[in-house]
Amino acid sequence: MSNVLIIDDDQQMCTMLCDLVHHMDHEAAYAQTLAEGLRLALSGGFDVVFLDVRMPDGNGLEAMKEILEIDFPPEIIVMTGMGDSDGAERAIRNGAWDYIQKPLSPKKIIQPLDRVLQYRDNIRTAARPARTLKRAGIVGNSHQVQECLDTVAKASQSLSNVLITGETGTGKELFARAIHANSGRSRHRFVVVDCAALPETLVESALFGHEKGSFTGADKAAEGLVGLANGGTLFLDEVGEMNLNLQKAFLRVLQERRYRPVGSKKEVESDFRLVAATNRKLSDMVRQGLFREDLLYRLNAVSLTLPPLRERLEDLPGLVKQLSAKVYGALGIKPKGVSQDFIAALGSYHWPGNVRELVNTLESSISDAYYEPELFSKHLPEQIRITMARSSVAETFGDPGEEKEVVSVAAPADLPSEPKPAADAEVVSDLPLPTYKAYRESVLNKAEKTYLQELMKVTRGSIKDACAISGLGRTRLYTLLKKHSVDRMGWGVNA
Ligand SMILES: Nc1ncnc2c1ncn2[C@@H]1O[C@H](COP(=O)(O)OP(=O)(O)OP(=O)(O)O)[C@@H](O)[C@H]1O
Repeated sequence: MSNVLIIDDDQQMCTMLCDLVHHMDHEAAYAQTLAEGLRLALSGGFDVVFLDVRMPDGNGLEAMKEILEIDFPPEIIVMTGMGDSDGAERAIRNGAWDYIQKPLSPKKIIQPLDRVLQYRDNIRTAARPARTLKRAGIVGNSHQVQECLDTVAKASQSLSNVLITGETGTGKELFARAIHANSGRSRHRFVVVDCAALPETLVESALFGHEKGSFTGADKAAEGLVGLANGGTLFLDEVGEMNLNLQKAFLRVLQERRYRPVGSKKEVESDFRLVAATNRKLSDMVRQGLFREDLLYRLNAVSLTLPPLRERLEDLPGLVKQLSAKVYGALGIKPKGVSQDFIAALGSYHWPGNVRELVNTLESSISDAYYEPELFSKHLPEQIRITMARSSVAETFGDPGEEKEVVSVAAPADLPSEPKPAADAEVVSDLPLPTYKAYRESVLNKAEKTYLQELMKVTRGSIKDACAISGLGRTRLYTLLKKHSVDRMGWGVNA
């Protein structure tokens, strides 16, 4: 996969070229001013730049020298006006790979792009030293995870905006952190903006900061999240929850990397790298008029789609091993064995809440097996066991002609797979009683989750009704739903 930058002031041209590049399975970003195009190109990581000659803020040919001076510069394909033979000659003299004459057609673009990318592939494999990627806590060796890690490696070497999509709990924030940790910005901040939890009345001040006295309660000036991300990475989580006004304001910040704090007369700059994440289908939201198409194009220069856990069950043993080690550490207890029965049961569940649900499941199973040396399927939370039982009954009595894919999942090699012959009484006396805090937390967690599931069932996922019944504020409710992987979409609500 390669990265292509389009510098052209014509919005339609940019989206047409981006679509074409995406269609060829490469990533594309665009800029509509020369200044922004230069900034992106100089940040590195692009293989090809399509450069228009006539830009509103200068002549494209004059920017070529600067672009070609960076380490491992991209190849430049100049787009000249009809019959501009001087422009074509200057382009080649200045070091362009090729030039194409407008008006453009897909054929005119695909051929030179294919050739230049083939050339780049050759020199990349010959010249680039392999880099070791910091996994930053990402567990999994399935080919799906490997492909995602390849994209992380690529994205961390460029400044392009990245859009991470995937179901809830698939690790979007974890992968965003990995991009930051592997980038040249890792010594600066990674700032998280949870767009679902931004309080509507204070959204501008939270993002852009404010001057002293700019509103009641602003007794001192404060920097916003965008300013805090200067030099680092800004992570827009749940970007699909941004309202249209905020989308408009944010688009401008993305284009100019400048913004005005509330109550201030001056604009300030912030040089941040943007990573956004969502579990919603933004292209559908664009069609429904709920998300700006131009913002989607900006966000989606590099796209990373995380696979649901049910599609990479071979990662389960590794995940169980690493995630449960954290639980044992937090509880201060000895690691337990993991039976084949436990792993096989995990493998037969569909994991709507993905890895977050697995983390919660392990915490709950370990608490349940507190005095026992090994985890079995009977230690799984009741809700999961009921779902598994229902689906196995449905399979038994379902369509006999329907073939079901059988997934077998092996237990981790270094975890004992057979129960140890130990008398229960001996085991009980060996293990310490949990601390009051740990015990209380595990009970409270279970109670909170049950309540939220009931709440979503009763209100059919309506946040408004759920707030009215529970007395919780929207922000708190969203935070709790996320914490317990309770998906409001599962209860009949419209997306
Ligand atoms: N591949 C993985 N390896 C290890 N832990 C993971 C992996 N994927 C997710 N996790 C863990 O699962 C939990 C949820 O991850 P994260 O918050 O990144 O998901 P998300 O996709 O951003 O969720 P949401 O859409 O609900 O915000 C975290 O505890 C994270 O550490």
